[in-house]
Amino acid sequence: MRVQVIDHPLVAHKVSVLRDKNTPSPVFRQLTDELVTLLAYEATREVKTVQVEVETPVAVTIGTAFAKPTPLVVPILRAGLGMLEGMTRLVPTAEVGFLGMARNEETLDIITYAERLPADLTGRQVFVLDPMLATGGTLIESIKFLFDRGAEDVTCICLIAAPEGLARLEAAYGDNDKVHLVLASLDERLDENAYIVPGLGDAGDRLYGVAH
Ligand SMILES: O=P(O)(O)OC[C@H]1O[C@H](OP(=O)(O)OP(=O)(O)O)[C@H](O)[C@@H]1O
Ligand SMILES: O=c1cc[nH]c(=O)[nH]1
Ligand SMILES: [Mg+2]
Repeated sequence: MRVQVIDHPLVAHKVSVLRDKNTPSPVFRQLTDELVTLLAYEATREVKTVQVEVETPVAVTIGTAFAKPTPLVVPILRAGLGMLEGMTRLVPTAEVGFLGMARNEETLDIITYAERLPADLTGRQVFVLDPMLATGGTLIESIKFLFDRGAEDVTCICLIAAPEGLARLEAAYGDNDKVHLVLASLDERLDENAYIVPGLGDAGDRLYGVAH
């Protein structure tokens, strides 16, 4: 598994504003969108391409296009939905599949309540979007789901991760070179409720309002 924490002032600035508890939802959504585009630049470095002929007004040259099958982007509902548009703006030919997962805040078990994905992912490069990697339960479940369907490789774009979740992910996929994780920040720890410290609170609630 390859882990990249993007060390860039633009990313650091946007994450800082995102963390601020006084940042309202519309700004939070905008920053989430902008951060994805910055992280996606690195996350898509290994996307498969083919050479194509391009005719410029001056000459014929060789250009680059995404290979087929086209990449699949999978936002993990709810919070991952806030990252979708920023990603598809950069990879407009990507297809989109959905996984709805929620963490039971008492047991921390993961409930998969929605799934809308191609039945066969053989040969597909998959990009998973979820802003928070806390205990790692959600991401481990998602990656397993995608490999079970035949995904060729899985790149996860997360905004903030906890060391505890990263360690669980390493234990599950550490020697799998088909898993790639791109982060904006690796934070200090989890608190007693398994929230990331300092984190930004509940990403889904901050994007869309308190769920229950
Ligand atoms: O690493 P974990 O401990 O599994 O926690 C991370 C998950 O928690 C959040 O989702 P949540 O369950 O709050 O659902 P939501 O997006 O609907 O708010 C977050 O978006 C991740 O999916
Ligand atoms: O800090 C956390 C942990 C899990 N889910 C969130 O949205 N935030
Ligand atoms: Mg939530």
